Amino acid sequence: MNFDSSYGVVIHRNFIPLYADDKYAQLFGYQSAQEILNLSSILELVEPDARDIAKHTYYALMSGFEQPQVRNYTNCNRNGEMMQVLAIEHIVEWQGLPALQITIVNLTNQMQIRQQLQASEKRYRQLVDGSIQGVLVHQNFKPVFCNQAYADILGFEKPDSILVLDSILEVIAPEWREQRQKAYQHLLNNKLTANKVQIKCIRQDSSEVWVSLIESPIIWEGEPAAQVALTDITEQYQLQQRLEHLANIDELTQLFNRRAFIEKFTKYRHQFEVNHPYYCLLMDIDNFKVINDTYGHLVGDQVITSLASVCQKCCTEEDILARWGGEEFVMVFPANDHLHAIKRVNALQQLNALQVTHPQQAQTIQFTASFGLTNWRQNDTLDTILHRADKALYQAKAQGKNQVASDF
Ligand SMILES: Nc1nc2c(ncn2[C@@H]2O[C@H](COP(=O)(O)OP(=O)(O)OP(=O)(O)O)[C@@H](O)[C@H]2O)c(=O)[nH]1
Repeated sequence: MNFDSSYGVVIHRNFIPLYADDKYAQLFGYQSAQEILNLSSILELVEPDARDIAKHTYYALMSGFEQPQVRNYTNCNRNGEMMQVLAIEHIVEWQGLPALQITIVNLTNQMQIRQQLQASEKRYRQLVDGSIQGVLVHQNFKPVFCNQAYADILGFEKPDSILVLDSILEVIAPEWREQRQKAYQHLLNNKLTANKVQIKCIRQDSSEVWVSLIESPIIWEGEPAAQVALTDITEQYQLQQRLEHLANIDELTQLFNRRAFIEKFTKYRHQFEVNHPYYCLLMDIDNFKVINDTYGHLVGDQVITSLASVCQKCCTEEDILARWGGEEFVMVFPANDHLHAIKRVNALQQLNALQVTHPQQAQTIQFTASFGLTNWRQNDTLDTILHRADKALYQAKAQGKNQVASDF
C-alpha cells in the first residue's frame, strides 16, 4: 500500500472540532484549519450512512470498551464527494480532558486504482476464459495457468486436469519435445521475443492433434514464464498434407511427379557438387505401345507400377526417383564411381520382377526397359544433365533396347 498519500490531523470531542491542521482541512476541500474549527460537528464529514457507527465507535472508545484502532471509513468532502480514508485513532488529553485524535490518510486514489485493476483483471479473465484460442502459462513446462479452450483442444475435461500435470511436455508429441525445450531456453535468454510453430500434440485419448502455437515470455507471480496461445489446426494441416501430396505425388505409381523432382533436384543440387559423384538415369519401358495395344491400358498401367515399385525397392534415402511422364522414369543417385553407378543400374535391369500377370488370362507378361546414364559434371544444370541422359537412352533404344547406355 502506498502511504505517500496526503494525511491530516483532527482532534475532537463528541465530534466538536478542537484542533485541525490545514492538511486535514484541505483533504476535505476546505482552505484552512479554521474552517474546520468553525463546523459545529465534524460528523458532517462522515458518509451519512456511517454516522451512527461513527458515534457508536466514539462512545465505545472514550468509555474504554474499545481500543483505538486503524479503521477504514468512507468520508465525504465539502462537495459531497466520497473519499476512502484510513483513520488512525488516538485518545489524547486536550485542555485537561480526553479527546479523540484522528489522523486521516486519503486512500481514494489507491482504491480507485485497485478497483480499476480488479475490473481490468476481470475483463482479461473473461476474455481468456471465453476465448476459443487455448491459453496456457508455464514455468519451465510446469503449467501454472490454463483456460478451458486449451483443455478442450487437448481433450482434457477441465483446466485443472492440465494444471496437475508435472510437465506440459507430456502433451507434446515426443519428436517435438527437444525443439520446444530449446525454444523455451531461447525465450528466457531473450534470444527470441516470441516464436510461432506448428507442432503435433497428443490428446488425452492418445489421438493426434496439430496445433499452431505462439509462445511469448511473461512474468508470472514475479518469476519468468512463457505464455502459450494455441489453435487447433488439424483440419487445415490434413488438407495441406493432402494438397501437397496431390501436387507432388504421381497418382498411379505414388512416386514423385516431374514437378516434385525438379523441386528436389534444385534443392539438393549443391550436394551433387561436394559429396560423392552423382549420376542421372533415365529409364523407359520398351515397346510400351505394343503392351498397351496387345493387353489393354490397364495392363499397361500395371507394367508402369511394377517398374516403379522395383525402382523404389532399389532406392536409398539419398536417391531422388520420379515418374518423368508416361512410361519414363528419372533417378538421381550417388555412387562411388562409374562402375558402381552401372552396377546399380544393372541391378534394376536384371530384377526379374519386371513382369506382370494378366488379370483375366492369368498370363505372365514380361517386359524390359532401356536405361540412359550420365554423371554430374561441374556447372551442370537440370537441362544439360537430362539432355545427356536422354541421348544415352536414345542410344540404348537404337542399339536394340533392354540395355544400359552411358555418357560419361
Ligand atoms: N497404359 C498407359 N499407357 C500410357 C501411359 N502414359 C503413356 N502411355 C502410352 O505409352 C505409349 C508410349 O509409346 P512410345 O512413346 O511409342 O514408346 P514405346 O512403344 O515404348 O516405344 P519405345 O520407347 O521405342 O520402346 C503411348 O502409346 C502412350 O499412350 C499411362 O499412364 N498408362
